[in-house]
Amino acid sequence: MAVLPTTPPVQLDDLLFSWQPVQPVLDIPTLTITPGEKVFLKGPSGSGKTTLLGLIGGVLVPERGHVSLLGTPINQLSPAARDRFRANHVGFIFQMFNLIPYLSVLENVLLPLGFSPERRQKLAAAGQSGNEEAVRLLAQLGLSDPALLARPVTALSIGQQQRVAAARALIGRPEILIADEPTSALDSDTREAFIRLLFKECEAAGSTLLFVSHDAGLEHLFDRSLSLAELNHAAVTEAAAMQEDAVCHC
Ligand SMILES: Nc1ncnc2c1ncn2[C@@H]1O[C@H](COP(=O)(O)OP(=O)(O)OP(=O)(O)O)[C@@H](O)[C@H]1O
Repeated sequence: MAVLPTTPPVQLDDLLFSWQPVQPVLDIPTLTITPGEKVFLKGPSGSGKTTLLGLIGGVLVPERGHVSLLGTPINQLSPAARDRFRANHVGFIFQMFNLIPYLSVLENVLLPLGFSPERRQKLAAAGQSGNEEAVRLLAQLGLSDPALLARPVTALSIGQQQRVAAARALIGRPEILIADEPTSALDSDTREAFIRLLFKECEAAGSTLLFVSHDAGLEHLFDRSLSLAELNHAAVTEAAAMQEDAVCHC
């Protein structure tokens, strides 16, 4: 089991973000995620879950407020420094996996190491090569057939591709793992088994997990469940405005 640091992996303060002028999608006074936590984030379609993950991952920049990852205020970094920070410290599992179709399974899993000196150093410090760790992770996630490794990733089933995407996010033990509905294409038994494997690897690496899903049946597996509607004052304001309208028109 990894030794956990004390600095929050994710700290949001006074966060405001709009896609359109003066129509905030997110207005979040504060959110702290503690080291090693496994957090389930829920909210209706269109409520801003993916937008929030983009802000936490440093892909988007808020118009106001602070996004601090591992004590680093990432929205104050230059775009290039933000990209480097993300590559070193954040693993993403996307809903559509975003695997590179012309690369093999092994090449896809190894990809983040090419962008991240820190992930390479962590493996080197543990005496592991990238290849060894990729093979270990894939086996842990249920892809142990060596014949699969050289296969183009597009020759795999959806469930197998999802495991490749998880191994790619986990390689080099990033401190933060962000998963955006990675199980939506799977049946419920496979979903739960996949999440348990993901937890096991996160615990071994000391990674903090932020997992977005519509599937309320998965919520009980996590340390904490966050409702975006409760966190987000923009949504509350919208609901309140609708209520006010209803009162006015009676
Ligand atoms: N690139 C974009 N440009 C403009 N508006 C956007 C963009 N991406 C999202 N939005 C808008 O922001 C709001 C939140 O979208 P977002 O994708 O974050 O929601 P979500 O909760 O992740 O939805 P879902 O569960 O359906 O994936 C929606 O109203 C959406 O139309």
